Amino acid sequence: MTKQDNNKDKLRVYEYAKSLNMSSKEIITILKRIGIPVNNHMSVMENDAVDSVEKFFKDVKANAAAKRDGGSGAGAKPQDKQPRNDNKQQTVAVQPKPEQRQQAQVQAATPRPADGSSQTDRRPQGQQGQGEQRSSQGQGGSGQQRQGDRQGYDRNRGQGQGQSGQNNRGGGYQGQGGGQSNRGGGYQGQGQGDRRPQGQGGGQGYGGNPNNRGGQQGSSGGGQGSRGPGQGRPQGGQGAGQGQGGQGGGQRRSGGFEQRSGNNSSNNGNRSNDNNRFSAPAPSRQFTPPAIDADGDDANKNKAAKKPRQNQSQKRFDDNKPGGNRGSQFRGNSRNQGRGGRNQQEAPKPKIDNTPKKIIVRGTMTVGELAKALHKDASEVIKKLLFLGVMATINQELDLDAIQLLASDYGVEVELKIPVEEDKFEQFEEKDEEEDLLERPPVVTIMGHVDHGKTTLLDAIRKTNVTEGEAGGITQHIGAYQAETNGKKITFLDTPGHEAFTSMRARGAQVTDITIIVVAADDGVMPQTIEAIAHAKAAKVPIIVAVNKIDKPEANPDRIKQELTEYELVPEEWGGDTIFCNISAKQRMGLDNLLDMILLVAEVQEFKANPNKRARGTVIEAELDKGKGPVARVLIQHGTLKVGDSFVAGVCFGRVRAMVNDKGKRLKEAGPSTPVEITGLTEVPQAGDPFLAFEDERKARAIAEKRAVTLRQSEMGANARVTLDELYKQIKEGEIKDLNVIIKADVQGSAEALKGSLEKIDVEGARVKILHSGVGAVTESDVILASASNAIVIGFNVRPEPQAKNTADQEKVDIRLHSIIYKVMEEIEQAMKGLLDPTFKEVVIGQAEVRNVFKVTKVGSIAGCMVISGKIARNAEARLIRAGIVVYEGKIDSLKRFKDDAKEVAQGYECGISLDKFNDIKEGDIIEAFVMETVER
Ligand SMILES: Nc1nc2c(ncn2[C@@H]2O[C@H](COP(=O)(O)OP(=O)(O)OP(=O)(O)O)[C@@H](O)[C@H]2O)c(=O)[nH]1
Repeated sequence: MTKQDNNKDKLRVYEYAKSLNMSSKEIITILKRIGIPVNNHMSVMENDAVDSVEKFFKDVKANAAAKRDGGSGAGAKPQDKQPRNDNKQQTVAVQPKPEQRQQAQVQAATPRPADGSSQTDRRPQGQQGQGEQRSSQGQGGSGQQRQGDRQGYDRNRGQGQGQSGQNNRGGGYQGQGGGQSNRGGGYQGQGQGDRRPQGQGGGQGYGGNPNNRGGQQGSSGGGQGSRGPGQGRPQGGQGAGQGQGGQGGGQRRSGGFEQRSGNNSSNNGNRSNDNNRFSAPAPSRQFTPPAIDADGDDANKNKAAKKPRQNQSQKRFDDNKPGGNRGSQFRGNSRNQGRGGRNQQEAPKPKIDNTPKKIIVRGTMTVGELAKALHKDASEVIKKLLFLGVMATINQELDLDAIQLLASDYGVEVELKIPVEEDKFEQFEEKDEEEDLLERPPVVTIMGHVDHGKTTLLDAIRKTNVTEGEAGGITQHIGAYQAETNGKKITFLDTPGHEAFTSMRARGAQVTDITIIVVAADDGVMPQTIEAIAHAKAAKVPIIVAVNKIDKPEANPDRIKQELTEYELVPEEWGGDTIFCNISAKQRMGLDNLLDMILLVAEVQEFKANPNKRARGTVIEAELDKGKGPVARVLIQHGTLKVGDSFVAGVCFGRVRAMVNDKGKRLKEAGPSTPVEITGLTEVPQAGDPFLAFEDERKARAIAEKRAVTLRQSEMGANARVTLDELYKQIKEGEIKDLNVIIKADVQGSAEALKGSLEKIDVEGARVKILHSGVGAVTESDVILASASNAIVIGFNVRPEPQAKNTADQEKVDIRLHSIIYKVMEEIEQAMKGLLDPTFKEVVIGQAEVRNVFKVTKVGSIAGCMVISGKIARNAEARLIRAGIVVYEGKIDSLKRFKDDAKEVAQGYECGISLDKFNDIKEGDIIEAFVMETVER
């Protein structure tokens, strides 16, 4: 410190303070504390005052060191102390100026009582100097150095420091720091780091890396560095930096020295004190970082010396942490590590590549999500995107292409698992593995003409086969019930008539496996019988005919069989494949046989379902119960529904609160083909609504809401049903190829005549399919059938019933009313034409005569032509005619007017034509251009 004096005759407090990067007030406080009288910042500091202050710093530092040593003992290590020549050299190199040294020393000493760190920091120079000299300093020095290094690194980074270069630099810094730190130990290190805005600051932060470095290169430095931090500075980071510095050790000096020299370091030190300041990368005061590299050599030397330091430094750094900590501390700097570490010493820690081999993508992802999936920093991904020309933020959504591109860039495979749109769940059904499918009870619907005995039959089966197995069981109406025969269950939909059947089908729900058509043997085939057959056929459901009331004397089953042959229901004994069962619902005769036949058909059809998945089904009925609230009777068709399951039914959602079966028994779960009544809905769904269980109620609600929106939109939207007006368009769009027709006429004769005529309409590629023809007004049932089957209704001399009209409006079913057969034919025929695939005809648009032929390399033959008729168009097809013979037919490759491409060239103009893959063009040839035009039939 006397050196200071050398500089000036009189050293004033403020100057001294400044040299230490401290405030005058601080120095005054210290002076007062150690009993040296002082007035103000202008007071002169005698040598002994300076010595006293220095001593004070030393004491403080010594205390601090003692504490540390207590923990790590590093600093104390003689080895460390050996700082040796190397250190010295380094330091020396660094501190060319005596002043600096002084400063350094001061710094070293400084370890401000209060914050050792700050003090240290401040005394950059002093430290350095000390560092060099003192063995212990070695440690500290290293610490500092590291910082320096780091800073260097940082800068380097910014600057693009070479690793080696960095090291070197680091070294340089270290060198400086080294000196300092040794003394200051932790402080200095810190100080430097902090203060040095750039070099140091950065250095420190990074120093963290040191793990590697620390260990390696600069272990010594690292050690020191550690201390630096150890001193309590937040700057721990700096310490880290030092660690690196350590590596650079040798280098540092050189580098450090050169550029930074003690001064720098001091500066740094000063700054370093306040890590905070870091932010403001101090003008780096002189930190010309890079230069340092060169010094690498020195650094090496230092290294040796440093080793010991490392220990110390580490200890310090970590304070409580074991050597490993350093790493951690440094870590912060880790980035640097890579750099610092590389230093010669230890091989840089191999970077653990935890990039996944494959990621599963279920849709678009944000940059952040993708980065996470790839185990990368979002910033890295953003950077990559930048290189791809995309400015993205972490929350930016990436489409699948972008995701795949980025993933492939990382060599990561992308597995797409795009979930189907869950809100349209009725359109998608999970595919089950064959082995997961188990036999399930068939679901049977009973249909027939009024009073033919449907209800009686259902009741008979229920009473006979339901309560039988459930003695005392209370049966209740839940829209369906299960009967048991031969140990096998059969589910009957007991909704009378075919309303449920058809309305469900109109909603896209196919709940029925088998249809039983009841025909009273004493009455015969009646309109609704025929209608029922039409429905069943449209739904492609197997039919079993139950000839009922055979107990009646006037019953004539054979007549029924006979009549039904007209509807393609031919009994097996007559060579057909329709099962006929003679029964008496009232007398309960033939019921077992009927059930057996149902099971037989079921066996043939192999009705199966996977019970081990979430429940999926259809609402059979629903109502608002005064006591229970909304109640839905649901037929579970797949999976198993459990109490507590959340679900969506149509546009409603809920959570199964309670579940009862048709016997009134509470169930905890219900498997395939089981009808259940559930409570827990928020609203009342509609019959035919699809039902699906979801993992949670929140999701169910979201899906239901989405479905409600979609439903509203579709109601407002275009008509999806087939109409004659739209037929052509729909056909063109490939939506239909058959025109389904339902005929209702005033008399059977008209209906038959119309049916026969329509079926004879012969339009290529399309046909009329009569789904049902009957006599009477157009009923709601007709409309529903039309709706379910995407058919049109033709009314001949009849009108629709009011309800039918309403339903038709609602369901957007096209009803055509006529009174003249040929008008019907004409209308249908015209519409049918739209069903045909368009035909084309060739239209010649022009001819050109070849006047010259030019051979162009790599292009081929170009015909210099004169358009002699019409025009030649670039996108037309062409044929080459030679002496009346077509020698080529293909496309025009190019069409030019002079040197410019032409879209078309008209008659009387010259042009150049080349033909696609054809070069054998000769003068006198005729090139004929033609196009294919669509022709309406
Ligand atoms: N003799 C006799 N009468 C029967 C038989 N089955 C039903 N009936 C009677 O036929 C009448 C009509 O029977 P339902 O079961 O109501 O007929 P449905 O087809 O359900 O009638 P709708 O519900 O009006 O469509 C009732 O009086 C029954 O008692 C049977 O096998 N033999």
